[in-house]
Amino acid sequence: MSSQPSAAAPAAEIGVIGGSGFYSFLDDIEEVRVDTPYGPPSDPIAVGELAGRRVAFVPRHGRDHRFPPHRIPYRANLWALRSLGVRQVLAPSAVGSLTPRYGPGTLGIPDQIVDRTSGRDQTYYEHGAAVHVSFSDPYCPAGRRTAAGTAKTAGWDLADRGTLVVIEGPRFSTRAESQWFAAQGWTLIGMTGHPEAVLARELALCYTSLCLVTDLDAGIEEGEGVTMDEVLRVFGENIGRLRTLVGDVVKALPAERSCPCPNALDGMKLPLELP
Ligand SMILES: CSC[C@H]1O[C@H](OP(=O)(O)O)[C@H](O)[C@@H]1O
Ligand SMILES: Nc1ncnc2[nH]cnc12
Repeated sequence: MSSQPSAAAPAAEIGVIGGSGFYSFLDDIEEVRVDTPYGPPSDPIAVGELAGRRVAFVPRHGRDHRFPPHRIPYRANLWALRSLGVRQVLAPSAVGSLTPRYGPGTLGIPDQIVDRTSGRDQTYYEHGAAVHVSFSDPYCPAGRRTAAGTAKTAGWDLADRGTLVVIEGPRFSTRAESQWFAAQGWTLIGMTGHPEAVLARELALCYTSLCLVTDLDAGIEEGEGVTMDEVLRVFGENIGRLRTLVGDVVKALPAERSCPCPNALDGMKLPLELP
């Protein structure tokens, strides 16, 4: 099994991983089938260009949303992006809000993550040597800064920091769970931010989460509680401006990385060769 794209595959520097409702990006693309030691990614990778920046896109659930959050091939997606040359990843995602301060349509750029998932493959380093990456600051500071500045300029309601709690799903939270998460001071809730962020760190990639709030989670809102239809409807209402924002962030990302992310694996004995 090959872990590299063919020699003819187009290269990209920036990766975008689309979430629920975000199944395509860029018009003029070339589709690349990349196999990886972890199986195929969610879909062929779409490679194109935006304002001179080469971009690779993959929808994490697949373009027909066939992968539920606990079955997404997270390792294959990030490995495939890196094997095309990607070093900076933008990760749009639909999330719930755990505070009435952030209503539907708010953009959250979390700076912390709490993992409440279970049983997901969350590391590349399983045999041959122990690798323990630092994860105190799970997101790329330069990517977050760029995204926040771009969103502010574009007039978004913005939460430029916050803690994203990632639940196992696929069910939504009970009211009691949701109230408990909120009581911890956590502000956003989703199902895919982990292990995506840590796998990116294990590949020394920059990773920035762009969270579109689609709903107030069950503990915050009176009434029925959140539904998948509500999430997809609100996401659909915002997808145009979110696509524009992601494009603007792509254009604004620094070409040279001066953040700590490229050094995430310095001094470590890696049991496998990164693509
Ligand atoms: C479509 S309802 C719940 C679903 O939406 C979010 O997906 P993503 O993070 O990929 O935008 C959430 O994490 C769940 O997977
Ligand atoms: N309330 C919520 N809980 C978990 N994941 C979500 N994705 C969108 N809204 C969500």
